[in-house]
Amino acid sequence: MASGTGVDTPQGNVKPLLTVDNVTLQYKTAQHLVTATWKVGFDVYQAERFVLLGPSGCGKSTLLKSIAGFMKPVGGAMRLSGRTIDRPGPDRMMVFQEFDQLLPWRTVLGNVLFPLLRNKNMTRAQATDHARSLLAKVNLSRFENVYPHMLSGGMKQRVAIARALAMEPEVLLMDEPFAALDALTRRKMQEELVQLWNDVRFTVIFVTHSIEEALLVGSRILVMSPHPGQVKAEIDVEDLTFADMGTPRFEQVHRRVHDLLFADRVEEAALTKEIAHG
Ligand SMILES: Nc1ncnc2c1ncn2[C@@H]1O[C@H](COP(=O)(O)OP(=O)(O)OP(=O)(O)O)[C@@H](O)[C@H]1O
Repeated sequence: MASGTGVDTPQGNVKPLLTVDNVTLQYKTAQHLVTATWKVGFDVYQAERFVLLGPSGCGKSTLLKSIAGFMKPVGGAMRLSGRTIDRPGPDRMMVFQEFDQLLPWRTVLGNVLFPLLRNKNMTRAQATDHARSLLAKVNLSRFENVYPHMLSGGMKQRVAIARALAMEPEVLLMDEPFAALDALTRRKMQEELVQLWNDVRFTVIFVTHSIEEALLVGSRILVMSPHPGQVKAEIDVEDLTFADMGTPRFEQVHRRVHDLLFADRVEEAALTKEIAHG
């Protein structure tokens, strides 16, 4: 849970990069007031792969939107490197689930170059070198002159990841980036993301409602309750890798997370049964 005060390590007290402190998020429409998250708190540290895991509608995307600066909390606050988040900025880059997040009239290279030329103080030559180095990291060098409509879904997501990382954000925000891919491509993309992380060591907040994906991609998981989203638990899964899939230990952690996620339903069902039987 968020403390913002840091953790003690052999290297000294390490401060969190991002602090989400008691954050309540609401949507106000003409007819309704929807509470998406309720007093959510957590800390994210440099180079973590932090996963927000929870059932549909528990407010994962809303939290990410708010970290990105698109939505202000009605209670609590968020701080990135000590600064209160109150607007979007290039220090937080987002990758979405949709394949149409690229500019269709620009090539792969053009898509990665575009935000660099607009936001970074780089010459075109410097920006091109930098963009190419990122495209190489996501294995797309051969496709730099291709337009998005000629790419597969997985390739489009790799361009979106390269474009976001090229901006060297303090934190990369990924909202179910692989959910629309077929199962094989999804697994490949999960592996590639972790490989890329091994190479670049960026900080990422990754939203998913797949337990398996959370265990494979994350180093730490925040398990959220159903609507309105609250924190249920934080689970350290740093030592689980793809090689552990199918092992008793992997299954054990999977079961633990599953039970945490579905505990409410079990309690609800027990209560309904109790009421039905008087
Ligand atoms: N623009 C909006 N206006 C009103 N209510 C909204 C809006 N967007 C989301 N909500 C509501 O806020 C709650 C949280 O939604 P959110 O999309 O953040 O959940 P989620 O956990 O990301 O779900 P999913 O896994 O299905 O994407 C839901 O009850 C949803 O109906």
